[in-house]
Amino acid sequence: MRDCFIQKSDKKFLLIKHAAELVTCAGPAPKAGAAMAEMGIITDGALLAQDGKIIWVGKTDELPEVDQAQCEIVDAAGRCVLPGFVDSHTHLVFGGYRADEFFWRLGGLPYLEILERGGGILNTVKATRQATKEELKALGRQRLDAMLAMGVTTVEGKSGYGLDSETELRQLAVMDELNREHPVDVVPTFMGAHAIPPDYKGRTDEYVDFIIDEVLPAVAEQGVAVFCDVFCEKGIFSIEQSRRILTAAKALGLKAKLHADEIVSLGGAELAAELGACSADHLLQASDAGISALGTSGTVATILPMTAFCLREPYARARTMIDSGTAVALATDYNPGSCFSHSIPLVAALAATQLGMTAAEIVNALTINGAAAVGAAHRVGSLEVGKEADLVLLEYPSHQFLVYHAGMNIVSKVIKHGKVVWDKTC
Ligand SMILES: N=CN[C@@H](CCC(=O)O)C(=O)O
Ligand SMILES: [Fe+3]
Ligand SMILES: [Zn+2]
Repeated sequence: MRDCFIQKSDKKFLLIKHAAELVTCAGPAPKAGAAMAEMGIITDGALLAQDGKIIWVGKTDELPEVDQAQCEIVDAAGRCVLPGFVDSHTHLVFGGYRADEFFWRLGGLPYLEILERGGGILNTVKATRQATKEELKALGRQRLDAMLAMGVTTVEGKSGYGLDSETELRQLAVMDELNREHPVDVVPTFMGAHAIPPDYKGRTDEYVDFIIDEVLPAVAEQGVAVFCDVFCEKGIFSIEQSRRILTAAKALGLKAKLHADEIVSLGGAELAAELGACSADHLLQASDAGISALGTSGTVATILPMTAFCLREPYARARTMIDSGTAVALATDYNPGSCFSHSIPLVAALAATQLGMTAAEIVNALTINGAAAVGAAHRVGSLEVGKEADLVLLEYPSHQFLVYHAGMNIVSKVIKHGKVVWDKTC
């Protein structure tokens, strides 16, 4: 690990003061519709944390008395302070790369056709099955380091590049260990239903039975996943197959997520709402009925604009979603196929220029609503008393720079659980 990641302070308190803007994102979570415009900005803001938890937030000149000798003091003058980013949709543990495929797609070959021909996700499955746990873990650690440097303090990660018990459990075990060892919190999702493995080709129902009867119970017994996700898509898993898997997962205590209406409008958004899923993700082709179902059910709509950008597909209708009262989260979808990028700055820039989201909506979508999408909004995602002191300092005085400084990483410091874990000047 580079020096920048090493925590040197052993102080009991963290004291941030004189933040040009302290953006709290406080309030009930997730923020839906018009509430996404509210960021709770405190100018000349300050924050006090004790043993990693926030104990006070307010104006610098109203700071309570505290023994400064016991504080790690961060002067945030000229800086914007935000909650740590929550990247609520990634596939970060995988072996191999698929650079060729990116260029085939630019040449006109569709994403689903590459998969149908045995490439795409199935290529990553081959490489991931061959990788040892140590190899996967080393790759995962490097990726988490790079995410942390962009201000990510909590990340969701999916299995789904094993499609057999052994490799799926290996991916989840890697995430579990990384979660314990790395400053970034990793929320693990079981996604055995990501594609149909070659030995089950043409027998999707039997593969669904295998997931339900053999893999899911092992995942639940080992306690290595919080969520279960399914790639509900034409030619992959149907609505009915997705419903069966997620219903079985919920019965075993896992929470539901769904890759919904990414390439074809199948009714995935409606299914996510019906199942009370924590989030429905992608949604490029979500119907009007699907969007209104999400608004009613309180399911977070997780939008992944870099995937649309890389696949050259039309963007999800985030504006319609927010205007009709839905809670929208933004995430990277970091994976080796459809979106090989963990760039929070590019997500923010695309959200503003292509999705028509305001800077305030983008900030909430990357923090408190991302936290809600991974079932962690009671712990992270906003700067409120009782929550983890997970925060990001920008090099600039306003949250607007996150969008305006297009595609640039302007994070100057990252604080996790009250400790500085990354500093650009190191
Ligand atoms: N769409 C399905 N799953 C991933 C892509 C995985 C891959 O291509 O390796 C996604 O979210 O975009
Ligand atoms: Fe994805
Ligand atoms: Zn995904």
